[in-house]
Amino acid sequence: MKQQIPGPLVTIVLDGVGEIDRTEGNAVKLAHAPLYNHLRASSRFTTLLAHGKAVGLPSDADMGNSEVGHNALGSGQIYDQGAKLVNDAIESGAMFAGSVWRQLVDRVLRNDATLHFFGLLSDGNVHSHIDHLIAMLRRAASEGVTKARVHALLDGRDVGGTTAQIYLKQMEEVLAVLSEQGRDFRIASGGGRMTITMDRYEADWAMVERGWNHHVHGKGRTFPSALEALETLREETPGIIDQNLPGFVIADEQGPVGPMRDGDCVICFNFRGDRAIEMSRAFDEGDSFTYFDRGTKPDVLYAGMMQYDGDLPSPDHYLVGPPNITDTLTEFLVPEKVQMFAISETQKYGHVTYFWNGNRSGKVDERYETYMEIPSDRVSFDQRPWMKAAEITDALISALASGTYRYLRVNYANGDMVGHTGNLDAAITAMACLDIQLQRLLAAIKKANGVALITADHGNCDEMFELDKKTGQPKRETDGSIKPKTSHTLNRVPFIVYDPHGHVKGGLKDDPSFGIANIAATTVELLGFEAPKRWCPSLLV
Ligand SMILES: O=C(O)[C@@H](CO)OP(=O)(O)O
Ligand SMILES: [Mn+2]
Ligand SMILES: [Mn+2]
Repeated sequence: MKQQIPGPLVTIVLDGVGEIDRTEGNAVKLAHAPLYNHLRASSRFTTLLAHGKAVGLPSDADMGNSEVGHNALGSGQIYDQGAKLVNDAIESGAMFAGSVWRQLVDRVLRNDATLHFFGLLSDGNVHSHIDHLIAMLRRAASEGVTKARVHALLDGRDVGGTTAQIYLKQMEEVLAVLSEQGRDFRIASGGGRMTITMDRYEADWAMVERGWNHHVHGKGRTFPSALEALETLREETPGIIDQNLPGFVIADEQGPVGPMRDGDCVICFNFRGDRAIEMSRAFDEGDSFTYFDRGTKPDVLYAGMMQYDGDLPSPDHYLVGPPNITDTLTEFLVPEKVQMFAISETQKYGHVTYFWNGNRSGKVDERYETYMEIPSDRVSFDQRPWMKAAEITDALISALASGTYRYLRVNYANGDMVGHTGNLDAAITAMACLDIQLQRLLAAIKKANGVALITADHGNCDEMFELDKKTGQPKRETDGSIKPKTSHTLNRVPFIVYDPHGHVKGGLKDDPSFGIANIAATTVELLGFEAPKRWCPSLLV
């Protein structure tokens, strides 16, 4: 129902805070969070889908993630996303018929050179899928490529915390088969995704530099094989989860097996953009690149699985076209001259700007948009579970007090970033910290005569234990301790309307098929507009 609230409207995204009845291992329920519990008990509380097909992923077995979640939140629509687009391009053969694939393979054949692949080696399907890599390796072999190298980033964040051996073994088997008939396909380097290569939003370029030295120059601690590297590195740091493992280089008697050379080609097989952009820039950019010293940069042709940033644009070459997200919430509100404010800390800043606006890094219109980034700490977030929630709240309170903005949006990273560490105690603290900041923020919204919509982009800290699918009980390590879960969840997410002055008319529709893509229409209705027909319908009765 179209209605116009008199004060500001604030969308609060509690990143990684899902909803499930189970209390065990659920930081949301275990935390001292009196305000959040009070809000959940209100009549304008419901839960929404935030995973699988409801956010454009191939199947309902796919957990949600920030990219697809914020795309859905910010566009009010469901688009086929990277994972689905790549599956389709491989299945239909369109990827291999495309000009970029041809250029890459032809160049390798012409130069008698090596085809390199780097990316996240798992079936997490958030940034990548190992099946995509395997399909490309097989195709390259069938087209005559004789030398390929895989630079394998270990996951432990979108899949079980210590599962790297599963994917490494699978990869070694595939490479061994492909290496028959005179081919030479091998793993050349690797490391934990939170240690090398996969930084995002320029939070820590040193990660990318470490990745560059391992993958490109073959510089790093050497091991005879990736599985031996994994075993040794785990022994050296008991309890370490895969995402935090240091980098490694594979070497034989002649030295590192896969430094990149002039004439080679390189494919990043991640489909998701945020953590692929910095490395893409390191490959593509000329002397203007100043983030770290790349040493002698080999003359390689580089391609991404997808275009990771449509505005830079980056990379120059990519295999699959991006989803073309149009008619976003911001594009709708700009012509209506609605002043907007968007804020988060570095780790989620691009989520609430770039992903929110349909993968656009520039503003739609400077005159109506203010963005604010609070620099994130550079630590493992179980060491600082409060993160920058207080500083973000300070800035939001000022923005509300200024009276300038009619629509504000914020992402609090705590539930997700602390959830990914697998540390339940820290996640409980994260939720308690969030509750205190929500108390401050909602008081300011009340003072400004406003309304808040509180939601999440997907679950994470709502399930901090790995559960046995059959018994539903927590899985145990060999020493009897509970196995921590570091990945997102498949759970629904909260949707709460905070309306202290009773401005909002009507209740919430009760439709279990509604997801987070239904929030945009709700937002514009509360701002006094009719939502575009192509958006998912509003949640207001
Ligand atoms: O950290 C990340 O890159 C992903 C998990 O792979 O999390 P999110 O989607 O919440 O950003
Ligand atoms: Mn998220
Ligand atoms: Mn996450």
